[in-house]
Amino acid sequence: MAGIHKHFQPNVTWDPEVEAYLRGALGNERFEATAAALSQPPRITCMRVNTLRTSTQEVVTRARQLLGSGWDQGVVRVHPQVPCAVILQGSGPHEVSYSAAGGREVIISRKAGEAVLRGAPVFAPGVLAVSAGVARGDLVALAVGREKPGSDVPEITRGTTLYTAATSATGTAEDGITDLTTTTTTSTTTTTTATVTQIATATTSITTISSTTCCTAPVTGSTDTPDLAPVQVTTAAGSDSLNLAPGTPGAGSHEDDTGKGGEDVIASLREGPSADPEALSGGRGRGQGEGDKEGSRAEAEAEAEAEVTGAALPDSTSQPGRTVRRRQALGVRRCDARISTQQAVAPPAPPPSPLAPGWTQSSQGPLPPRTGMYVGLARAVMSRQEMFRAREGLALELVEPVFRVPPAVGGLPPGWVMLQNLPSVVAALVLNPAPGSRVLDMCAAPGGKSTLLAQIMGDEGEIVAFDRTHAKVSEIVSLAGELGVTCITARKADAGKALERPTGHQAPISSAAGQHPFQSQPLPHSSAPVVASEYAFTGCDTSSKGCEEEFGSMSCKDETANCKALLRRQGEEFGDTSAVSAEATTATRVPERTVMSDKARKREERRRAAMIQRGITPPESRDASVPSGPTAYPPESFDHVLLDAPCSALGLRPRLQQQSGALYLRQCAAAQRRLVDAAVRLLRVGGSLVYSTCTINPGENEAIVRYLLDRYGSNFQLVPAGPPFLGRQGLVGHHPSMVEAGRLISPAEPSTARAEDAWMTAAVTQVATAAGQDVLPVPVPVVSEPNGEEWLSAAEAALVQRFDPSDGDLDTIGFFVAKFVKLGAVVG
Ligand SMILES: C[S@@+](CC[C@H](N)C(=O)[O-])C[C@H]1O[C@@H](n2cnc3c(N)ncnc32)[C@H](O)[C@@H]1O
Repeated sequence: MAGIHKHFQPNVTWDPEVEAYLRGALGNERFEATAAALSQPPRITCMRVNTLRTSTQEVVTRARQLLGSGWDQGVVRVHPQVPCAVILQGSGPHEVSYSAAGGREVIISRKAGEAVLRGAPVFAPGVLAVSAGVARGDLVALAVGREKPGSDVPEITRGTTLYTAATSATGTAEDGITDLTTTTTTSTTTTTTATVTQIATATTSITTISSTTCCTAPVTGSTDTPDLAPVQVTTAAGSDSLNLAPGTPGAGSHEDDTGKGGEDVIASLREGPSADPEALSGGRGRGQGEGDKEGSRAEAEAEAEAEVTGAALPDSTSQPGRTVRRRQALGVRRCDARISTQQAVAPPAPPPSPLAPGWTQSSQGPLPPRTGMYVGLARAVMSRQEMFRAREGLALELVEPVFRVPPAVGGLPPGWVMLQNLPSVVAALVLNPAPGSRVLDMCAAPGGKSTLLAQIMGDEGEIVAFDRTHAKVSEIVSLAGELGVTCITARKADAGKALERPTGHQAPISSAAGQHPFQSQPLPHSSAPVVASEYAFTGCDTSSKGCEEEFGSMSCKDETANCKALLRRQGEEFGDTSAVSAEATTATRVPERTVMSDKARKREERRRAAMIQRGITPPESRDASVPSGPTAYPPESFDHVLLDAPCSALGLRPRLQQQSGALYLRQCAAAQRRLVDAAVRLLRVGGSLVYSTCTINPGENEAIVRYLLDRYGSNFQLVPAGPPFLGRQGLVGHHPSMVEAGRLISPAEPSTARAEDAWMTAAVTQVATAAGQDVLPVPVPVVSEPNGEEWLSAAEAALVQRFDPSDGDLDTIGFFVAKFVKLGAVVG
């Protein structure tokens, strides 16, 4: 008789091509250790102390006071090499007995599950399925539902009822295992009658479902039946409509339609409903007009935010009579949009009789076992009905989590700390701008590193912080306000187009020493604070918002027209328009512009009016919090550049499902090369550039360093990416198969160090330990195959930092940091 396993042991599968690639890159042993580490959260939580507001010691003292009984004071400590980082030491995985749940179970989304593993409670939008009859105060076993392969759409529809005969389930005394899965319900699953009409026109498609009956949960004595009212759904164009009965698969989905998936949920920890912007960053384009994209992304971001953080949904697909975007309502996205639409209208499969061992009967049909996916014993704060009806709020709190995190963050005064992964703190420290510097943070939202750079600069100088969407730029502004930082200028801009050129200038991107058409001028250092007080932080519960290094992950299993279109849009989101047109390689002047187009503003007004009509208080206007100003600068405008690049996020943990495909990884690298091309020009001669990612993929790390050195090496030097030095060295040689751009480049001399490496290694070691000596005379190495995946020489590898998630002593997310100094102007 199968039941709930008290061991947390998720079986995370990878895209086969990505797995083969990573096994080739890391070796089998290291890949397996890394993959295992990625499926679990780091045991440490890092609080970066805002030294503009308080001191590290003050934070340690207050955090220890907040610990409460049962916690050793030693679980709060200052990091020995990073004085502004206070570490909270957690533990796990612990074995949990689920007997007390009495057979009751709640299944939550993958993202909500990952948040739980990092210490967060569960908010209503993250709940997918609940045992019939669950009432407030009940103990339940908490399991995580998987997503459909290659998509973010959960396999279990939100609103599903589990028929687990809660009242009769019993725990097995000997091992604490409670059988939740084999008791076959005697209730009758009602049928769903759906009439589907799909009308496709050139610009719209209409799907109508007239649902006469919905899945009900006729458990004897239970009053909790799902909502039956239909949901009116319209497309973004306003002409598609879909009547969905809640309970119809897809009708209640609150899954993130932006396809983020790259969220590091650290900032949702213990913060209650506070939003973690970084958990929400990395939204992708969805193939609509620019105006439409803005609105729909914002809504989708709100949905994803609600799922992980409990923030109020500005839109709902589960509220009767609501009109929402068709894609949102269906949870439709990307390659599987068409498939999802069809699946969404299909009636649940009839229950087999009898159920296979370990399976659970549900209103969606039989569900497979969730072995290894249980994340703790929780107490219901809402009843089953409330969990599905609520569009915000705490649904479940953890009583016995599989991973324990010291409860010290939430009670700290606002603006004292922000949760930030340790390697991210390191990346900003490595750039180390002096007070008064002019810094460009090319991809800045939600502002974790920008605000730390400001802190390092004593809030003196100017940090121009770019990101791609209004919503994200608002996050930077709000975080800066919360932390009391005034030297950040946040703007909506495509960093890949941030290089200003004279009108009509069509220079190809090339690298050569010598003069460039723009005379390098002494840098004007702005001292005017740009983030004005009206953006100041107004609440206290967002004090820990902002985990970083977020970007969505997606995968396309094939290269159908749909997928290509998706990748193209994704490229746009990356700022990589190379897939769209040749303009990508011809930088053009980006005109100064207002932050919101008339069309976008009107749409925003309509959206807000509709929200007010529905009794929802709209959030503060996005327009109000995004300052306007230049989005492009002449070459050599900045003393320092941080390129914390959008990436595949393959270093984030925990990940209970790995969805990225190989094509996506290559797309990431292409986007990063484009951003590098802009970065090298915007930096002044003598200035420094830090390149960082939160992925373990060498194609986005060492290969990008190789690209920069090969292309711009006569004007750029790789220098030690420290202090502090916490990570491992980079990868040497090249990938055995050299897979790039869809072709297999024949292998592969062995990954050995180059001839000059011996003396260089010695020199590097010497320099790396000498604090303050930043520039090293690294000879520019051999030119690599431009499309191949060549990595680093041993000497170069010693200069970068690769944070390996399987490095148990460090126990961080996967991350990469490299630093360069510009020696000469880049022409073109
Ligand atoms: C890794 S996250 C940045 C995290 C941030 N540096 C921090 O520490 O808080 C990458 C960011 O790049 C942004 N992005 C992607 N493409 C961009 C582009 N072409 N221009 C500017 N920002 C971009 C994404 O929106 C995302 O917020």
